[in-house]
Amino acid sequence: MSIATETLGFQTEVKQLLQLMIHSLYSNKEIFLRELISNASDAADKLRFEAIAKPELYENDGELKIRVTLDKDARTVTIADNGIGMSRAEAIEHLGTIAKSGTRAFFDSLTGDAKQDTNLIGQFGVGFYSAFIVADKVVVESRRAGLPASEGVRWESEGQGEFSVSAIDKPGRGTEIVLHLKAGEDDFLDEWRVKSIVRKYSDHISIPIEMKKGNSYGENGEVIVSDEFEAVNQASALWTRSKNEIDDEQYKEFYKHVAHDFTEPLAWSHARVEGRQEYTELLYIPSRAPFDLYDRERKQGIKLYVRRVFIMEDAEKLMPHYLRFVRGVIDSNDLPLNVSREILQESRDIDTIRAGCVKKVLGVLEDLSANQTEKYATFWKEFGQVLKEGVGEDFANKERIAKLLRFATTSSDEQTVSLADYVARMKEGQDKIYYITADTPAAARHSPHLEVFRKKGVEVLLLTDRVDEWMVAHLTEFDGKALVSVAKGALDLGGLEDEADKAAQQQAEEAARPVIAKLKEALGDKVAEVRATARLTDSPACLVNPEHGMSAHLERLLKSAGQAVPVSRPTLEINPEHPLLARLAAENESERIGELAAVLFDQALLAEGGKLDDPAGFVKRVNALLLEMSR
Ligand SMILES: Nc1ncnc2c1ncn2[C@@H]1O[C@H](COP(=O)(O)OP(=O)(O)OP(=O)(O)O)[C@@H](O)[C@H]1O
Repeated sequence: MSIATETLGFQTEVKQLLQLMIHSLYSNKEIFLRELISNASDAADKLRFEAIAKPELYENDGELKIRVTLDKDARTVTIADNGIGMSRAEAIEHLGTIAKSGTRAFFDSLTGDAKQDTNLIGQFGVGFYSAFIVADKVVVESRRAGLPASEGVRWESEGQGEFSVSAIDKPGRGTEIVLHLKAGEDDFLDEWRVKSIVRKYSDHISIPIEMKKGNSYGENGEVIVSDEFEAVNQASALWTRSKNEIDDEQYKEFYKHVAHDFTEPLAWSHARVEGRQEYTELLYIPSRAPFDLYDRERKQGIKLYVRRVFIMEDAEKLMPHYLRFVRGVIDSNDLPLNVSREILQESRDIDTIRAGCVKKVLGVLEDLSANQTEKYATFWKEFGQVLKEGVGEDFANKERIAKLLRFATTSSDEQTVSLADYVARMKEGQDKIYYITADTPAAARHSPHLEVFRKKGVEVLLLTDRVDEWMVAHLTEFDGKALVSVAKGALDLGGLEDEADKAAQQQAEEAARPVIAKLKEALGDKVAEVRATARLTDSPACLVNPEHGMSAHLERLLKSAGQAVPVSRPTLEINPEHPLLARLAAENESERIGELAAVLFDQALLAEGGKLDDPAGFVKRVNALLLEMSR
């Protein structure tokens, strides 16, 4: 029983994509060939994979290939493959919708700026729909491997709002895509031109891409029209070739194919590894983060092959989460062909391969950071926050990752300072690496906690990325030096503290005793303690959390993520030298002391980015003080 022709509407996102693509990719029309050839090659990969368990799918036609034919009279370009093919239902689903996760986010990220959107589209992968850049009608005929010839499908569309599908007989398995060229696109009927495009973009495709042989001349000068086909590409998987046979352009082209990213990669690693496991890896560091870098659902990234047969695309088993931006291919010589996700999960062999590949990637990053500072800065801007996750995630490589980190500090606005740089610049007597965490660079930079460090000329790391709290929880030391928060615990200047500091501290404590008593009484259980500090030079007071407790910043992060946070009481540290404290010391009326104490506490909380319990009360008190001043 065959179903008659049905006409269906494209998913809204497809319509949007078609519109965008037709208008913004006009300068790079030829990429449609790359996209369609890439799909055909994927279809061959899928067939090879399914045929491991079901060899009958080859239907006695095991020579996988792609054919590109040009018909000048009909003005068509046809791309045909004998890969896995599509059933009717698959054609409807795959050629009418965009199934990718993050599609919405992608559309939201478009700017309307043609140049930038072209890049974004490249990143998203326009794939099949790119046919409509040059064609005003596309006809797809396909049959899925294993289905009878009578269950072929014809899909047809003019790229507007809808497409139609009907049943056809299709003896040969696979997919044939016929592009009816738009007026003015006759360039793509030129044999020589198309061959050169195929070579330019698709040379690395591992199966032959065949085109008609050029005409030749007979003995009497007559034109001999050839019916034979010949491969126009090298037809060997790029990663299997030896390094010195591959130039940079070819590496970059292959990157577009595996990563679906039009931009140039920053760097790559290509190696044949021998040892407990034999495998080839070709791994790339992109130059730009994909829009779904933080999408936990994203599974793509690394393609696993076993002896040149594509097995699966998976990110998690082949690369740790903190290297999820890496793209490329791993081709194992030893894994069984029938390896499944479940087997991978348990496989020690895959662990070995993964560990080896992580080392390669870290090696590439180390090389960039040492020799190509500008590229490394790009890398850091795009992926630094993700790499920081590695400090807690990859114990074995923690040291190497720590060396790759870059920070903003009190002497550098940009995240360019390595921990090694920091250590090299440490003051005499300094034995710790100091940092502060805050919501924003400005909040960090102006925190009262930094005052004494500024006075002593000691550099402090400014940590303002969301992942930083998590990172410092795992990175407790570097090069034998403890990482210490300047906002937690009592001020610990270690070897930086001199006799004068100690004496000053003691004196301050003595002098501050009466005022501390007043504050304690006024603030009650809002604070765990009140104490004098040498931490402050300009500010009257600041809040500190217990040394082993959460930082106030982390508390806020957790609260904003909706998590229950144990109530912790901060310690109020005061600067007895400050006029406000002197004022408080001189005050004897308990109501006034209460008001002043409340203002002191609230402004300390505000200064470190905290939220007031009673903002209106604070404003009222400050206004009262201002009025008093102006009297
Ligand atoms: N030649 C083909 N043979 C079999 N299936 C195909 C072929 N071309 C496309 N498809 C199917 O249509 C789907 C959509 O193709 P499309 O190129 O739009 O996206 P994609 O290939 O999934 O993503 P990308 O373009 O980013 O690689 C493919 O995933 C595949 O299932």
